[in-house]
Amino acid sequence: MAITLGPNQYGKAEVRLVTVQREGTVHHLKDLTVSTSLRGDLAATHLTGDNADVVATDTQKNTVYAFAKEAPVGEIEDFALRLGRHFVGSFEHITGARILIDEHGWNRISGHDHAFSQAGSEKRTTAVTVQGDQAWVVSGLDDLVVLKSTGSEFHGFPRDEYTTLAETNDRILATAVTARWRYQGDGIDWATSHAEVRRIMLETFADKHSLSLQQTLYAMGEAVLKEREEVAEVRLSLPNKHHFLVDLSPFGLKNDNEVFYAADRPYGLIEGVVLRDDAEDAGLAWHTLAAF
Ligand SMILES: O=c1[nH]c(=O)c2[nH]c(=O)[nH]c2[nH]1
Repeated sequence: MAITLGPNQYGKAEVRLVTVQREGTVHHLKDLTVSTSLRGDLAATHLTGDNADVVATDTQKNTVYAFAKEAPVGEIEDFALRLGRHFVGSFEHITGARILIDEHGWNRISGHDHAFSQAGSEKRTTAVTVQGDQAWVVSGLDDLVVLKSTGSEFHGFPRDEYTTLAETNDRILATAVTARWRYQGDGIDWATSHAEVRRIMLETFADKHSLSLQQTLYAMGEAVLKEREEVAEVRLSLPNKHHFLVDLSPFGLKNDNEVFYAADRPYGLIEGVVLRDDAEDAGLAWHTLAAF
């Protein structure tokens, strides 16, 4: 029997970075959580504890902070590319880097130059993979909570001895969108693209009459791919945030689709990928270490 070292990566997870950029008296805030992972020829430290090629995770964290000072952070995709290329370009044994950044939104308090309120639970995300001189960018958003109070049906599903769900042609449809989209091509305006993908998903959720959350998922991904040629592929994870009609009959009242119980669990979880057939190859874009 032979035992060998399999795929591995290491880095600093969840570096919390807040920057204040001053433009006269007007301040601009960035609130990021940055995770770095480095890959390469790292057998020595695993097998013998020889750390000659191990860029300390503490150094990785410091690099994040120093880079934030040396140049404006800018869009998270650009910041991640800068970091990834730095690590791969600076250390011979480091051949790959994966940089994950979540951006937490703050809204300016109206009329104030340097006061903000947190935007809520939604986050903008990116995952940049650098391998040699190649790079892949997968951006997205987490926890974009949406609800429509009509325009959603669910019926026609099989019924067996365990089926109790009533068919409905008018229900609440609510979800918290987790989306990841893979970019292709060059010269992408990250901020505009993110805003447009988000807008298209929201409009499609609102406009598309839904016969299932699965149909809505596909429609959202399809609309993004039709309008944004820089997007090669969209992955969506949509929890079905069930709103159950409350039985008001014990009180002699009829519930005309007005009074709901919002259950937090269990929830249906609808997930899927929408692709274009002429997309650039995904390369290492989605690559993760399965065991991590
Ligand atoms: O849109 C839905 N898809 C399902 O697969 C499903 N299953 C369920 O119980 N309710 C729903 N709603």
